Amino acid sequence: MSPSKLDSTASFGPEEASVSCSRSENGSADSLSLFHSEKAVEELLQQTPVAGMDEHLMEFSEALRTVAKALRRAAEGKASAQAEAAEWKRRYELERTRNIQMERKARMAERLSAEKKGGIDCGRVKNSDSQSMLQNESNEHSEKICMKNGIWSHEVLYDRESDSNSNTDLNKMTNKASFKLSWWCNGENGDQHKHDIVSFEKGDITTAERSSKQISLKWESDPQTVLILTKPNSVSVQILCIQMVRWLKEKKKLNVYVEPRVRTELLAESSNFNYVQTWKDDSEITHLHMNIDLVITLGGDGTVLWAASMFKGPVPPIVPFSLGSLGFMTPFHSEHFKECLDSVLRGPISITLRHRLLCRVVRDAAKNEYETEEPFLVLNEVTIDRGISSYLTNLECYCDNSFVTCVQGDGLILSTTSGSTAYSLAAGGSMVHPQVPGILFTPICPHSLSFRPLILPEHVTVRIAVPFNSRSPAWASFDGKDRKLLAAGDALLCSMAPWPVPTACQVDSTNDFLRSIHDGLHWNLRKTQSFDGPREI
Ligand SMILES: NC(=O)c1ccc[n+]([C@@H]2O[C@H](COP(=O)([O-])OP(=O)(O)OC[C@H]3O[C@@H](n4cnc5c(N)ncnc54)[C@H](O)[C@@H]3O)[C@@H](O)[C@H]2O)c1
Ligand SMILES: Nc1ncnc2c1ncn2[C@@H]1O[C@H](COP(=O)(O)OP(=O)(O)OP(=O)(O)O)[C@@H](O)[C@H]1O
Repeated sequence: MSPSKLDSTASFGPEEASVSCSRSENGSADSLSLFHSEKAVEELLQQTPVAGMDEHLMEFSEALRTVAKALRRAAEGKASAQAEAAEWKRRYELERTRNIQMERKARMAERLSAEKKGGIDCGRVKNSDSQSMLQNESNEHSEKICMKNGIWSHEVLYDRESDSNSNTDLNKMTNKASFKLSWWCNGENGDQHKHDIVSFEKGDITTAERSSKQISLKWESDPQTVLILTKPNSVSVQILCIQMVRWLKEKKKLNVYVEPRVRTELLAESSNFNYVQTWKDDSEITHLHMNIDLVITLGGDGTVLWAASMFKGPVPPIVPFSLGSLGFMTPFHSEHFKECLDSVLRGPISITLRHRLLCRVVRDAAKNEYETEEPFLVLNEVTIDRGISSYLTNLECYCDNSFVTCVQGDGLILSTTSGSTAYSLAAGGSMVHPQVPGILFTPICPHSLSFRPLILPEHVTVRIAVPFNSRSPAWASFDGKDRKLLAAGDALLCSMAPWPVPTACQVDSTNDFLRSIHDGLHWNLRKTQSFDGPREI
């Protein structure tokens, strides 16, 4: 190779050449780009024949080595600074949440004692002031008891006082039914929430009760408001919806909410349906969880995903009726809807708390990791793929700042355990019981023989970054929707969300899960071997 050849970019892809150029232009090198610059220098050195080179070439090669070293140090420095900043940010957010909660408690206690002095009726009350009063009282009560008994529906996740000022019609609706969650003990409906208890007595470490037991939901006051969500463009769904709305209103005396589209369909059927309520604009959807006691879905798994996506915070219990082709998350049969709903409204019911993932896109242009766009909550998975590009995706994956691997293939799926039977399964991931907390890390068509899927613990934050030397951008999609372009330098952060999706079970979590993989996938279906034939003596 002649010295002049060394200056050319012939041994590099065009993108690498352009990346180095843009980096020197903006002068602000990211740790990943630095890493790749170093890699590029190393590659260049390796490709340069040493024999027969003149002195200048040797000097040049030495200079490149020095540059490579400097780049590596800069990359390491930046990575550790980022990790430190992330840790401080996490501590700050924890502290802030704690302060908000303390303030809220103090305010509630004050208000409650003032109201108690005035003598209040603790029954089910109609106006919004009294409603929050009732909720506050239950909150105080629940805070005392939830330590012992489990999760309570009255956990207030943000300041309702300020919220009620901005709220619209939805606040004037009826109250939300109160319920209690408890963990089954020895197959019985127990009254105690058993945490993992780690004991360190006398140097011996033991764990006692496991927390992941079947969860049971018991209403403490009758549910009054039901939201029905339906799969669009299905005649069978429309017919069932009409029957269900009538039955819920006439026989159960419940308030019924539907989406604006469905209300129009119902009114086209009969003007008698004008009691059915809806919302006027999407901003009202953010307050739905405060008023809806129960969500009913009529459709397939996609309708359950749709229902979950409507609740960006806490989600009311969902009763999913199966009107799709598979139905991994839809255990209820529409033919028996009256019996099913009777038993759900009466309670107690077994529920599956389905974990969700909180996903945030961080742009290269952002000043820090926390300057993000609107986050997405997914019940199944977030997929990062190559979109319409015919190039391999190149994705750098980190788990809590530890480098995991580089995905070179069609893409990567970060899935919940509920989503383990969906796209992740098709890409070779394991099927996991939905109550197992964890994040599935499943590559899509990796161009390597040894890339097996992983399951990561629930507490980690996964970061998927598109490196600067990637030949094409990547695309992120959330439960198969809302595609977002990830350009070179952009990243996706993914961690467990604090708001799970409670779905009612036909029998219990395990029975429903096993039934769904047997019925839906014909899992391990094989004719039993006949008794007659050769035997071991
Ligand atoms: N190759 C694949 O298997 C593939 C490809 C793209 C998307 N998907 C899945 O489709 C989901 C979106 O579903 P949709 O209904 O809006 O789109 P859709 O109407 O295209 O349905 C996709 C299929 O996935 C099934 N599905 C959805 N969630 C499931 C789950 N948790 N367990 C088992 N099966 C499940 C649905 O029942 C449906 O049959 C995505 O979240 C993704 O998991 C799968
Ligand atoms: N209320 C809704 N509004 C808008 N879109 C919806 C609604 N409910 C469901 N969808 C969308 O309709 C699509 C199909 O829904 P769903 O999966 O429930 O039915 P299906 O495809 O017939 O069932 P299966 O997936 O079991 O074959 C999904 O992509 C889902 O996001």
